[in-house]
Amino acid sequence: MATIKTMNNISKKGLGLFGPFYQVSDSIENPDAILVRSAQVDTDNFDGLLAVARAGAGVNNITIDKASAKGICVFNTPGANANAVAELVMTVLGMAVRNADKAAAWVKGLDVNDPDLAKTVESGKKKFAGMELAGKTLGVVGLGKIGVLVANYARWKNMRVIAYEPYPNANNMHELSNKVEIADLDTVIANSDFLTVHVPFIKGVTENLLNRKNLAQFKGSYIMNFARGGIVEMDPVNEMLASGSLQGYLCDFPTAELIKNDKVTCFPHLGASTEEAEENCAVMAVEELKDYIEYGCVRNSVNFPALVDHPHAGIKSRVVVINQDVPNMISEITKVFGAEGINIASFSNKSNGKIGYNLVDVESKVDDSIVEKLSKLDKVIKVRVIHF
Ligand SMILES: NC(=O)c1ccc[n+]([C@@H]2O[C@H](COP(=O)([O-])OP(=O)(O)OC[C@H]3O[C@@H](n4cnc5c(N)ncnc54)[C@H](O)[C@@H]3O)[C@@H](O)[C@H]2O)c1
Ligand SMILES: O=C(O)[C@H](O)COP(=O)(O)O
Repeated sequence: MATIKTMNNISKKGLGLFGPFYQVSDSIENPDAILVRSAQVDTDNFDGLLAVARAGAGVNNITIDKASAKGICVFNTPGANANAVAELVMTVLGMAVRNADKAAAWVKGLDVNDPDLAKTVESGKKKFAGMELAGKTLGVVGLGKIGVLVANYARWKNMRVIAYEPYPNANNMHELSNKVEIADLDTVIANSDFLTVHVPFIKGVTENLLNRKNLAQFKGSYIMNFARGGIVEMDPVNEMLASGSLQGYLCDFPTAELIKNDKVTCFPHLGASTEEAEENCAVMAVEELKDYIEYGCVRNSVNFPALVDHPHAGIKSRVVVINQDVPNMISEITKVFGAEGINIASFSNKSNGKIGYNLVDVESKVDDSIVEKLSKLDKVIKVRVIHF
């Protein structure tokens, strides 16, 4: 029986994939794994934790470094909620440039008993005249799963799109419209009518990626942040809004100050909250956790190297060894098996510069004492045996 602690509401479609071998509850104290959305997870608070799956993209709510130090694998679900965010970004931008929310609110406030209602409506509409997206330039910062979709949707609306991406991923680039122009960050900022940011929040790295210095070059009308609050420095944005050089700030991360500002439209961290995205994320996260717990396979981890290698039919034990990524570990690990007279049927290893990950398959039931012997090796972080 494996235990899974849920720390947010997770779609039933995903939870339903855990079979009878799993106990799933939000009240388990020391679970084998955690399934979470945006709740804070300090992995040091859980003894014996094997893994954390983030049903979503951003993992800044999880203590990744602490997890790595203890051999805890952290997963996310790349792309599973990207369309939800991209559609919201384009919807919100479309509403902003047409003053659609303000205009609709004005109509709702009209006196329905006004005998000249139709006239009032017609004469009032000029207050809400807007502009079109077609022909304008959208700057996209970050061409990951969401940034690529936003860029493509903007192209379909006949916008010019310029984008910045320092670490282009081949799969993402293949999805990108070939009409999207790639440029450095300053060029993107300086040439955009609207700017949208889609990078992860990484303290000291993407923190204030849009800041006083580079935003000084922005001549456009709207900045959108549906990524994370800390990515955009707020003091210059507030000053630009106050001076009128910026028409609006559209974001998914409200603060007291933002809510009070009439030129800011805030949403309640709504980007991924569609039935489809919640299901996609939960299904992917549960599949990742099950494959890890049952077979030690790693896909979509943010701190472990990918290694998907299911055991063949004759395998009775799989020993999972997690070590710091230093030279000579494979030889040290295999020596322990040799000294115990255990024949290794298959050995898979992957490393990512920080973590070395090994799956050692044996055609007999190994004694759990191998765990103790392997754990004593210098630089080994965690060992477990999966019996079949
Ligand atoms: N509002 C919401 O509900 C919501 C939903 C999903 C994701 N998000 C946020 O959006 C972010 C992006 O999501 P995604 O699915 O596109 O992730 P992703 O990993 O597919 O894309 C992120 C992109 O940012 C790039 N990047 C990394 N460091 C960078 C840097 N220093 N400068 C510029 N680009 C950098 C990466 O190379 C990658 O291409 C998430 O990390 C999360 O914080 C918010
Ligand atoms: O990073 C993400 O995936 C989003 O911020 C979504 O967060 P949520 O799952 O709490 O809605």
